[in-house]
Amino acid sequence: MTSSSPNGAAPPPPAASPVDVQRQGAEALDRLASWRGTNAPNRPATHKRILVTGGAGFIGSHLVDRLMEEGNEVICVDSLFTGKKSNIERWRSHPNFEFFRHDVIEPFTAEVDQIYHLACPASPVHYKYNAIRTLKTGVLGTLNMLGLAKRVGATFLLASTSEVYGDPLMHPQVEEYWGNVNPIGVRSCYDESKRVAETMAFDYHRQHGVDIRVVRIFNTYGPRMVENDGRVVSNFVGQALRGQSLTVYGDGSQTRSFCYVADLVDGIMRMMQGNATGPFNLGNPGEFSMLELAQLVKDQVDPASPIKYLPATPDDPAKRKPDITKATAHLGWTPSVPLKEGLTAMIADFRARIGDGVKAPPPPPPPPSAA
Ligand SMILES: O=c1ccn([C@@H]2O[C@H](COP(=O)(O)OP(=O)(O)O[C@H]3OC[C@@H](O)[C@H](O)[C@H]3O)[C@@H](O)[C@H]2O)c(=O)[nH]1
Repeated sequence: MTSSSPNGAAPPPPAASPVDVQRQGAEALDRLASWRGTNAPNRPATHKRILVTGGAGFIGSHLVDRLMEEGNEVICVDSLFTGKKSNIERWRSHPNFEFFRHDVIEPFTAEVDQIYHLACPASPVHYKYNAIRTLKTGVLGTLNMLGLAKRVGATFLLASTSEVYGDPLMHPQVEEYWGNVNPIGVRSCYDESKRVAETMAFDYHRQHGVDIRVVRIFNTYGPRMVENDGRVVSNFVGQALRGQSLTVYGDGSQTRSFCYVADLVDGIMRMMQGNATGPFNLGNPGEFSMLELAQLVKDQVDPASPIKYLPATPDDPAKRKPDITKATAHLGWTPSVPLKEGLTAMIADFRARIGDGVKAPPPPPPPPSAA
């Protein structure tokens, strides 16, 4: 005989015991685990659903191009603080592509297989402009994306930076070097938040088994850099084309290693496809002083461009050069584009966008006199 409630309705099901709840949770997790890495029936097994944060930015948009060309489904998330819609314009109406104007400081959810987490202003001028926001992007943005990776079982790649080494006391920099960062300096909003981002990635890996990849990106240049983003290569090229003086901060003896964007994107994708967590340095080991770089730009644009010396910026690293032994050994990656050649491509792109020898527009004619 079945019992009924006082009003005749069917009785509520018996409350699940804590043991049942635990078992149901475990079963749900098992089901989730069995879905991970599998594809919807209508999607070719080789194609993936991929989230790219910062996908409308300089490096992000080149990565989106490669992922789309391979036939993947790409979700591009970008706040457009430094990214540009024009960088992803060619994919806007493609059925495999979706764009969301969204700041990763706020949570974002999507069922994806892979997350390339690139979102963050990268030019020192941009990241210092709103230091608190840079910190939130590096910390909260990465936390949100790691949470998503954990929930949906996605592989998570963090775009970290050579700036985690600060003003390095070891040269060239190997991944085991812990760095020399001023924790209270004007650059630390970027350096320290990327260091915390690495910490969080490894803690999510250790504690929750999230499949992570961490790359430390050294100075990168190429087409689509914002012409006035304040970074040295874009500044020099833009200045030379406009017939302005090339601004050298300090005495110009500080060094950097410049990697062409196509090489870098190739390294990032190899990292995702491989199975090493890293961190691995990705950069071109060729090392140049800023005066040498200025000369290379002058040689290709205008040998008569003058140089203007300006004060050095605080905490500016004196030298930087990646040791890429690990990336080469584990990913079979070495950059192939020499600086001179990469500059030629970048100069052509800047020329197409800003013209050549563009001078300040002439002042407007005086208003007609009332007389
Ligand atoms: O007009 C300029 C701009 C910059 N510089 C100098 O050129 C050097 C490189 O400066 P950039 O601003 O291009 O880049 P930084 O190396 O300081 O930082 C970069 O490091 C690696 C990446 O993660 C980031 O994109 C960025 O933070 C610095 O010594 C800077 O003082 C100039 O001499 N003139």
